[in-house]
Amino acid sequence: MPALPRSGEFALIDRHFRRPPVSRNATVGIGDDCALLAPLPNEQLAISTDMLVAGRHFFEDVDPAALGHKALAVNLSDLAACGAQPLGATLAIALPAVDDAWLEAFASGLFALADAHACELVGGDTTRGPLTLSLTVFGSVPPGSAHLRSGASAGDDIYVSHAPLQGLGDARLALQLQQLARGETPSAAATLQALDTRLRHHLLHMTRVRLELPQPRVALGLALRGIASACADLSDGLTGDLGHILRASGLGASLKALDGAEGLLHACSPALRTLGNDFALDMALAGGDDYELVFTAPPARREAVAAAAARCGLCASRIGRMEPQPGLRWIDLEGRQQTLAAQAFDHFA
Ligand SMILES: Nc1ncnc2c1ncn2[C@@H]1O[C@H](COP(=O)(O)OP(=O)(O)O)[C@@H](O)[C@H]1O
Ligand SMILES: Cc1ncc(C[n+]2csc(CCOP(=O)(O)OP(=O)(O)O)c2C)c(N)n1
Ligand SMILES: [Mg+2]
Repeated sequence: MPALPRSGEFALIDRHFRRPPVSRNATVGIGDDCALLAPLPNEQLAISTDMLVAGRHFFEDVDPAALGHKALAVNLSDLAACGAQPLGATLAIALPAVDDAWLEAFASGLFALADAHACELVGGDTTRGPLTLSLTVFGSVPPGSAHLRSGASAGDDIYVSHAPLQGLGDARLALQLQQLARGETPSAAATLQALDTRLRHHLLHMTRVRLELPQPRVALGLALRGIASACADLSDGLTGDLGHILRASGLGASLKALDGAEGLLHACSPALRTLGNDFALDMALAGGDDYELVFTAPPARREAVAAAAARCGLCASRIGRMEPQPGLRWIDLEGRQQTLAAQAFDHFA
């Protein structure tokens, strides 16, 4: 008997999103009413959802392979923050029209990152509408091992992750350079407009991978199990995301610009620092789209933190300390103390 023909929507799913199983995590994947995931024995499921909307989270004309990567990366970044091992993901996608070349590139970027983390695409939903991607990721973590935002203690060190020669604020710089080139007026427009066009191009070249191809710090999240006392990923910007840890832990913190081996300037890239240390620190504090981990650990665990980061080929820059007094204090490059207001990305501010 000939197979029933597949209509547009289901043929699209078959063409671009249905693949042979790549792991044993899912016993039923794409094609049924529900996927069936097999959680690891005696572990808890870690679940997180992040949505990306065209024009709000990404430029509509961005490279579709990079978009596929980023849509999954920002979700895996939440599993990384919790210290969970990825198991699988679902993808809900609204498309204005069917563009097979675009979908093929999008799926290639998404599956390359999914395969790198053995995170199987087990289902989703497809509809016509303004370009929107909503992914849910499922991970596994032993009971009691997940890093929560509420676990920090006064006296704990505060760290941010980053790759060597990359850092916080790079993604924000890349975003603002592109906004400027598109005729928008981002917050740093005046500084950026004063730069030579070739320097602007060079800086965008150096930083746009941080905006478009963030690397979720899954391995570091796992390596920090039993070491970090609290952790969050950096999506909205350091002051805002660290603020979640302060609130949840009922504490305050002091951050330092630079003090020997300590300070946020250690987490700024050489590219960003060519624009001046004060500018770099502003970009790093308000950030956005960094997808690094901000975490706390007791001072007795400094060597363990450094070893965990080194095993992952990353740096963990120590940027400050948790304190009993509420609020976020900032010790600037001249050693002056200031109070920092959260200047994080907020969809409804
Ligand atoms: N529409 C919603 N319904 C229920 N919970 C939500 C909704 N939006 C966000 N949350 C929850 O609120 C918390 C904060 O969300 P969010 O800032 O998006 O987290 P993150 O920065 O880790 O992605 C999370 O626990 C998230 O699951
Ligand atoms: C075209 C475009 N405009 C603006 C931004 C900046 N931006 C958009 S959303 C966002 C914060 C992160 O998104 P959110 O939905 O808050 O992620 P969550 O905190 O839920 O993980 C930032 C910095 C961008 N990446 N692209
Ligand atoms: Mg979210």
